[in-house]
Amino acid sequence: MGLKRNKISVVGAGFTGATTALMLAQKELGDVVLIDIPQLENPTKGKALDMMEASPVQGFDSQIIGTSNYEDAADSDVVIITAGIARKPGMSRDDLVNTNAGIVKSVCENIKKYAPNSIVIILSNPVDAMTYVAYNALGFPKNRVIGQSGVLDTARYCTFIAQELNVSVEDVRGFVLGGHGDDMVPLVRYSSVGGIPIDTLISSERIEAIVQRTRVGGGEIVNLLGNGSAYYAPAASLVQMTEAILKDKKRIIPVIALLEGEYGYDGLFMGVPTILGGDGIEKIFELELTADEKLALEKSADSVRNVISVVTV
Ligand SMILES: NC(=O)C1=CN([C@@H]2O[C@H](COP(=O)(O)OP(=O)(O)OC[C@H]3O[C@@H](n4cnc5c(N)ncnc54)[C@H](O)[C@@H]3O)[C@@H](O)[C@H]2O)C=CC1
Ligand SMILES: O=C([O-])CC(=O)C(=O)O
Repeated sequence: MGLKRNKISVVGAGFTGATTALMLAQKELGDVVLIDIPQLENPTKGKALDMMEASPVQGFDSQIIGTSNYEDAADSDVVIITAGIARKPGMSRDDLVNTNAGIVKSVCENIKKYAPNSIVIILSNPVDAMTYVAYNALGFPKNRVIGQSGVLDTARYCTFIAQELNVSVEDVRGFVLGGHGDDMVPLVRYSSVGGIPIDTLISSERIEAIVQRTRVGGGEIVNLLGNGSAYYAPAASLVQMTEAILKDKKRIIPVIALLEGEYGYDGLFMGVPTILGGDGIEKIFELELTADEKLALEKSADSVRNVISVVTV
């Protein structure tokens, strides 16, 4: 027996799911199973075949299949959930809650059956609440149920900082704490370029503008697209998380995790800095926060609690 390739299933073959599948294959992180509903089986197969036909040009050997049959996802190492509806201009992520809760729950029942040892990454919105729904439906240990928000929110924040200073994005470090909503908490105190704290380089007014733009970064794209939400940066974020897990990189990445006492919250799912590796969330870092940062986090936690409280599934 030779070595086995990793298997990654992506549920939801829409904008984020399809983009994620292609990016995963381009990085040869494993073979990819792209899953959507039976009514969309042919378009899903078509997307997968189209991607495969890019492989000779781009030189990747990952296999990509499209399906609506969860048996094809059997024994996946990582399952990524992008299934659900996306918001349109004028909507908040929270408006999607009960439609997507039903979808995420049914998807998780299949994952539990066919890929019981997988690590599951949730993207569907409102993602803090959907991670809670997935955790309950899966019954997996908390380290294997991970929501995506912090990589994307941090990526937006770092993009704006790099643009402000006209420096390489590679040298920008920072992260965003809290729920994936308009009151998320970009942590200015922990943000730097090439090790230099940003508040020594950028005025407080400009920093505030960057923080505010980050908070509504998803909405900015929704308004520009007109008929859906962001997918390139979200897909890239999912791929970074998947890579950290499959290569056991132990990267320090903000993700949505179940908090059990950390930051003073118990039973809440919210974005926090973690070590992401082969066991999923291997550690949560608990940082000292100033009174203002604590207040901002409390506001964000309240928003997450409110949306979780209306989940009916
Ligand atoms: N957490 C985050 O940072 C982000 C979250 N999102 C969320 O991700 C979700 C997907 O976004 P897009 O891909 O742009 O939407 P999309 O509409 O392009 O794709 C969603 C796909 O899910 C499929 N689907 C629906 N029910 C399903 C089921 N039961 N099983 C399998 N597939 C099912 C649909 O047929 C569709 O193909 C949305 O809820 C969006 O709000 C998107 C970007 C970032
Ligand atoms: O804004 C949305 O609805 C999609 C999303 O979560 C994001 O792009 O941050």
